[in-house]
Amino acid sequence: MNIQEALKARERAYVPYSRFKVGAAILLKDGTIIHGCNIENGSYPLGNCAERSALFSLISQGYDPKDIVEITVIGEGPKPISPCGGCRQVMHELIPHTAKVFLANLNGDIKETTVTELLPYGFDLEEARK
Ligand SMILES: O=c1ccn([C@H]2C[C@H](O)[C@@H](CO)O2)c(=O)[nH]1
Ligand SMILES: [Zn+2]
Repeated sequence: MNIQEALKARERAYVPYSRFKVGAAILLKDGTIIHGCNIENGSYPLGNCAERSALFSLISQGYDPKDIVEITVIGEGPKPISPCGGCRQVMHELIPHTAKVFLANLNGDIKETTVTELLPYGFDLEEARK
């Protein structure tokens, strides 16, 4: 897992409304790390979570999401951060189901999971069209 990299991303969070900073770090097969932070907006629904920022950045930079080995997400709280439903769906589509997902808080609590565990029965357009 990449706690230090996720913490680095967390420091970049733009959260003037919630003041709740979240960071994500994605590790690729070749060792590349892609960072993501939550970015809020005065038009509240337009804010973006850290996980989605990282995934959208990865694709925007020309990397292949199939090369994702693991993702680490960190936020404050008494338990490891729990990704929102929207991010679970996006992670389900883009992150290989064999990849490791590490959820963490600032106290050193870490939960290891997978995208299918986070979103059982997630929507898959290709599957739906079969
Ligand atoms: O896994 C999570 C959970 C919450 N948030 C963000 C959304 C919002 O900006 C703030 C909570 O209000 O944290 C994330 O980025 N990732
Ligand atoms: Zn989210």
